[in-house]
Amino acid sequence: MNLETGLMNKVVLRQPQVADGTSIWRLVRDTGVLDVNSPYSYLMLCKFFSDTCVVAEQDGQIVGYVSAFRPPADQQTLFVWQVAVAESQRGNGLGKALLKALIRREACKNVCYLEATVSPSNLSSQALFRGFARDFSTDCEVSECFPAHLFPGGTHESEMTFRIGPFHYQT
Ligand SMILES: CC(=O)NCC[C@H](N)C(=O)O
Repeated sequence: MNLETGLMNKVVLRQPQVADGTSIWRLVRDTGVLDVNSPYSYLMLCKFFSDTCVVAEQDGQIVGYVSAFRPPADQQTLFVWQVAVAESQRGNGLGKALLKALIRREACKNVCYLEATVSPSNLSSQALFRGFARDFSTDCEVSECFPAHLFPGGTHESEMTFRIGPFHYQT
């Protein structure tokens, strides 16, 4: 899928490959707000979870990334782990485009809910998910998922679950 951006440089949305692992790790690190997981974890996601992950590529650079999976105990839900958008792409709808590309995948067929956790200070991510729910004319319920005290060192905010759905499929 090609997306025209304000700069008219095509942004291509595609499944990640293991060769994208380090670029994704750098993109997540450079956001300055996401938890930077091990480089290994991004290689693992690209290898085993590529059906429910998506990257945005522009001029050979990874400028956007969403990792997700369908929890084994709740296959009707797509759990979105991380959404990362490069500084250069902020404000042009790339995050929402990545989510919409993902939810349209065959691997997400019959998904009824999308869930993600967002920290209280991450207002842009909160706006992204609330806007996504609005675009699908469905609900967005917020509840506590991981209280701050569950994280070591006392430096991590709580994580709130944004549960979007149900998605109304055309029968
Ligand atoms: C949707 C999203 O990016 N959530 C982030 C969860 C967590 N703080 C992380 O960075 O993995």
